[in-house]
Amino acid sequence: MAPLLDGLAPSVVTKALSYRFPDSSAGLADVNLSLPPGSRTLLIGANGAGKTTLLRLLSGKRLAPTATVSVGGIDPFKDGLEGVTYLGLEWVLNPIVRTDIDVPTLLSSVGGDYYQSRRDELVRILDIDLAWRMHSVSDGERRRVQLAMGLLRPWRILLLDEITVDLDLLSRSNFLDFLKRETESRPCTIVYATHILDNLADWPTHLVHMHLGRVRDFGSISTFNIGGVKNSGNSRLGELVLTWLRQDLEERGPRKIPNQGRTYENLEGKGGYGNEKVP
Ligand SMILES: Nc1ncnc2c1ncn2[C@@H]1O[C@H](COP(=O)(O)OP(=O)(O)OP(=O)(O)O)[C@@H](O)[C@H]1O
Repeated sequence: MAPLLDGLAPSVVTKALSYRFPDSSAGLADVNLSLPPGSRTLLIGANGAGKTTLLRLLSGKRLAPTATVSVGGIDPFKDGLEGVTYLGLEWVLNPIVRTDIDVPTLLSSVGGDYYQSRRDELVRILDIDLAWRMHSVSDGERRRVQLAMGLLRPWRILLLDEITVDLDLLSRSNFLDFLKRETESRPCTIVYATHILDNLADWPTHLVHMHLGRVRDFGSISTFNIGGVKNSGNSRLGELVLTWLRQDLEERGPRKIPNQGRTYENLEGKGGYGNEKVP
């Protein structure tokens, strides 16, 4: 595995990237992108536009033609990449998160004892109850635990293929804020394919609009005249629902750590929720 350059966020570059599926049908055609280090890109497009195909090529899960894909200067398929986290449908369908298993064990299994402060931050941000057992949680609760698992290791590039559909508006908003902070506080880059644009206006640094395997529009967010687009009232509805959910959460109060008097509030940096030893 080739490590990404230390200390630098990876750029994502595709040059004349065209791709055919094994059955020879067209996947992508002449995709040219240059996403700068530390950027947060939204990948937009109708069903079948080619978003997943592009993300899989960027992650190295599919073989792109030589010299058409470069992540932090490295060909992800040829050289393999450390520090790439690709969260998509296959990952979501992993059956382990439907078994009768507790949350601390799951988080431990993906490095939670090593990355204690990230683990505790994710538990708090995603409002996870450590007393949950995974066979008896709701879909959204399960997704929140999965996200904590997937994001725990400090990735350098995150490729997200719409995996927030089950999250309520507030959890999603907190999750997106967390991702934004990540790109602002350490060297990392995010590409996020989504159909859900609620409360995303201030999130992306770049937009990519795909259609039928091609890039129709691409650029920094400032190059798109978003202020000039007619406001249908949808964002105001989103703001209203966010307010409701914040009030609901306040009414419920902070979650308590099982068998401890403490809550998750301000847990970070105070020894974590367990008694585990950090190597
Ligand atoms: N393995 C495959 N073989 C042949 N065609 C495929 C294969 N996988 C996807 N396609 C086709 O490629 C096109 C792009 O699919 P892709 O999954 O990249 O779209 P998408 O933009 O992610 O769509 P969605 O928003 O529905 O997730 C679709 O028309 C799809 O039918």
